[in-house]
Amino acid sequence: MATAISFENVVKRYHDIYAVNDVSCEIEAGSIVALLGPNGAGKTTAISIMLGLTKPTSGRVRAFGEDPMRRAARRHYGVMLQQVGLPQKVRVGELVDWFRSFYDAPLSTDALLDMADLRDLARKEAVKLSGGQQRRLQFAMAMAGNPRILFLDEPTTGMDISSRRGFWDYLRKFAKERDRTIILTTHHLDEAETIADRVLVMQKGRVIADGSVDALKRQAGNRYVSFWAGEVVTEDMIAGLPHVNEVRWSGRHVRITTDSPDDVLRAVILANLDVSGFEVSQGQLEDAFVSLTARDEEEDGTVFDGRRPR
Ligand SMILES: Nc1ncnc2c1ncn2[C@@H]1O[C@H](COP(=O)(O)OP(=O)(O)OP(=O)(O)O)[C@@H](O)[C@H]1O
Repeated sequence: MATAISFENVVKRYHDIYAVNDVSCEIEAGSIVALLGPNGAGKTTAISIMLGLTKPTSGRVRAFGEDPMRRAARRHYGVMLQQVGLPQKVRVGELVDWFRSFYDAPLSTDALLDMADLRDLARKEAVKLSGGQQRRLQFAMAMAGNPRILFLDEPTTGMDISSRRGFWDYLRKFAKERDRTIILTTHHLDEAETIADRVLVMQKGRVIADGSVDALKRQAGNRYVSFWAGEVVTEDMIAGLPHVNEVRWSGRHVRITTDSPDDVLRAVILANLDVSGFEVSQGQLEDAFVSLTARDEEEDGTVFDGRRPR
């Protein structure tokens, strides 16, 4: 598999702040990678370095083997950034055409309008679109040059649920059928969970976890046992079970966070508690994210899934 983006010991320092602190990783062509992390983690700086907009203090960055500060690398890029002003009085179709004119081999206007679900709005003034429709227009503009890598910064902000779903369905198909690479940031971890092949979690400029959604959930170590508790079951009875790290009650529904679901189940059965509807799960990516970033805060350690320890 070809490498789309590579970072070798990349550092970006602003005075005494390491926005990116010795990051090394490779992003395979054709993969969908979500870059996650709390505010100030270094995501925007890392993307800006990939785009060739920010020069690293030290280290080496390549996009398909070329320096992203050079135009040769950037011709592979499609970019959808968070805040983009649209010109007044220009219609949607005209704007898409204008973007197409920057490229030697652009996608057709119809294809671009279709993929952004904007065919019916082609004659509308771009500034009069709703927030979600403007995001879709930015997507069509980002796709104009038929890019090999698409950078998406919080792409679904302002989109309604059905637009979001359509957008992600389309992107997944696009990446897989055409072997395109997608690098995205989002604060909607459920979206990252649905779409990403790989998740990079950044904190304080470093990559603290790197792997598939499942691998990250496993690394986070949290497992959940949940069930419905009968009226006679008390909070103390549940809290007193072995291997219980945390208990959440929602009415009579109980969710236990544990590192050993088997031991919890065994103890519940042995204690003959009045419970029903057992479920054991690994939780959501969000749970793993919270636990990995909190753990890093405590230990200052780095967690990998074993594929690329650096
Ligand atoms: N131009 C700059 N000058 C000085 N410090 C900067 C600059 N850009 C970023 N930083 C600092 O670098 C760190 C990383 O910032 P960055 O914007 O990359 O984080 P982020 O993960 O994208 O955060 P958010 O989720 O809030 O957008 C922060 O401490 C930020 O204050």
